[in-house]
Amino acid sequence: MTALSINLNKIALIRNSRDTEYPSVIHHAQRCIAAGAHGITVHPRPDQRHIRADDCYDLAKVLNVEFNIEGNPFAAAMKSDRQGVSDYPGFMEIIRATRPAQCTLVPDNNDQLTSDHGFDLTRDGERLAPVIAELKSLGARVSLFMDPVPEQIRLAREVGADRIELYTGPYADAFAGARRDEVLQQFVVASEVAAECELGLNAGHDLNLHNLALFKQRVHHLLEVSIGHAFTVDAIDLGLDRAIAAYLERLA
Ligand SMILES: CC(=O)[C@@H](O)[C@H](O)COP(=O)(O)O
Ligand SMILES: NCC(=O)COP(=O)(O)O
Repeated sequence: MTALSINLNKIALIRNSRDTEYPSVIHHAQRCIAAGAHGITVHPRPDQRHIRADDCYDLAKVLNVEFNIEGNPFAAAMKSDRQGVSDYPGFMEIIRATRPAQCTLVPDNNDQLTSDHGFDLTRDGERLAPVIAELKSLGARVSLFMDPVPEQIRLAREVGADRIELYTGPYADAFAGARRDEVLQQFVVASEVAAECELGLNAGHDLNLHNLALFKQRVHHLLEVSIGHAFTVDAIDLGLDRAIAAYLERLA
């Protein structure tokens, strides 16, 4: 079975567009779980443009499903620019306080619009290894956000990762074009390399109701997908329950 983890970043983005608590991240987490989601994912970025540290603390108190927190482990503390909003304490501080089931480490810098590449472990592997060890000592399963590059995936095992999350942006970009099968094959090969290295396999970024079924059909050993951006719009179009059901149907 491939688990569906719903990313709530965009619920928080809508909330932050006004000084209110509506929509509630907690309420939508509970609604997604009640509708059948297997997990909840959030990505607290240092500028807290959407998910804030306080959201992570609140979710950790109430979730009864897998909680996956994504972020750059080297992201330092940052002062909040909003009155009444706590400062961003640093990614590792959030993890120490919340102890999530899974941490997905992502090499984003603070001014990126969104996540758009995986780790270069030839450069970052040495300094990631002790971070991974600490996260595992906190009880977290550690996943590394990776491009579908075999030699990079082999290094993920060496630095102690439990899983990798394949960055599926390039697949989503190619999906409607002539290069779809060529790009998809890169992910098929990457999934086999991950299996050879005894790395669990997650995937995410720009997956949606159009491109998910083919990815699931062709990329084996897929343990989890995390989906937020497209899901949020689908929930508006279809209703939250029907949107969750539609994603689960494509993962069956
Ligand atoms: C790591 C990844 O691909 C996404 O989970 C990321 O959380 C998207 O971030 P935004 O929602 O800020 O675009
Ligand atoms: N790790 C991917 C994720 O959590 C959500 O990505 P997206 O569906 O918002 O692009």
